[in-house]
Amino acid sequence: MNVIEINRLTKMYGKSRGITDVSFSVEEGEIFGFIGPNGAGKSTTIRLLLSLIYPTSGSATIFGKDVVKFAPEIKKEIGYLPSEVFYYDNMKVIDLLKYSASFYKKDCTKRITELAEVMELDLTKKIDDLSLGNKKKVGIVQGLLHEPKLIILDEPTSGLDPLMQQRFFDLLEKENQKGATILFSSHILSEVQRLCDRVAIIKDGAIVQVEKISELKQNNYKKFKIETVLPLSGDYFEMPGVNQLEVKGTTTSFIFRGDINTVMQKVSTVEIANLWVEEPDLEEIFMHFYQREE
Ligand SMILES: Nc1ncnc2c1ncn2[C@@H]1O[C@H](COP(=O)(O)OP(=O)(O)OP(=O)(O)O)[C@@H](O)[C@H]1O
Repeated sequence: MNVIEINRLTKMYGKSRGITDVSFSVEEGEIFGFIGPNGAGKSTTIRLLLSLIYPTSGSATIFGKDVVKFAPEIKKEIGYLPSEVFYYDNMKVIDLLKYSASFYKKDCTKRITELAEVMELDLTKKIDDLSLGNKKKVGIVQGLLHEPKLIILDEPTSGLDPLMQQRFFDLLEKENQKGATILFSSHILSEVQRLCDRVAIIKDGAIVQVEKISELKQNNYKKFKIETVLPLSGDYFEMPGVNQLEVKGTTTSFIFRGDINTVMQKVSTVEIANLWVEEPDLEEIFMHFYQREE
């Protein structure tokens, strides 16, 4: 079953583009990554899902229900962490969290204490006195305190130190094991590689690719670095499947996707000093998606 289904969602901010024709779905129980550079349209998509803004065209459903028509009902089952958190600074952390919990028909007191302990958040402090990272933790606890079936996180780790990021990821994995579906946006690719089952890649407001992390990595991408005895012309390895071609003196490097024999045939016609063929990391594979249309 799909927990989220997005169907040709478009959002224009006046004349400027938010997102265009975005479609993808997130299955129940998945940890789904939403990846793209700044301004690509991640927050816009997420805000549309939460009905904080409304689409210009297209539609989306969560738990099979239209996100605009059933917004209040759906929101009770969602934990949302916005990319930027704003609070009434004068409140104490515990008061804010109790206030948030009052919107749900369950006692969240124990859960708040547990989450605060894991995230090392001092509940007695005034929000005003918290650092940016600690404010982020308040948002995390706020998003998870009602044990939502769907967790939507917009750039959740910005501001958290590496130890807290780790704690937070462990927390998300636990929630996922208990049955929560998770959608989270990021421009940090290594996060996605570790945590997610599938990813959607967004660029300039449009989805470039939706793929399983395991398939992305097994997609026969190879990273070539070739050192030749004599310098090659800049376009010697320009051929279908070659990306990010770089020639520096006698060293040529590129990412290749396709039948490796075609590269090897070209390699065999020049005198080689050294050759490396490696698995590219996800960052390098994503660069390919980012650059494809340029
Ligand atoms: N309220 C707004 N008014 C006008 N344009 C907007 C508004 N919000 C977003 N945009 C534009 O929509 C596009 C997508 O922005 P969005 O914030 O969704 O991207 P993002 O992928 O979340 O990036 P970031 O990681 O920087 O938040 C950008 O070009 C942005 O300038």
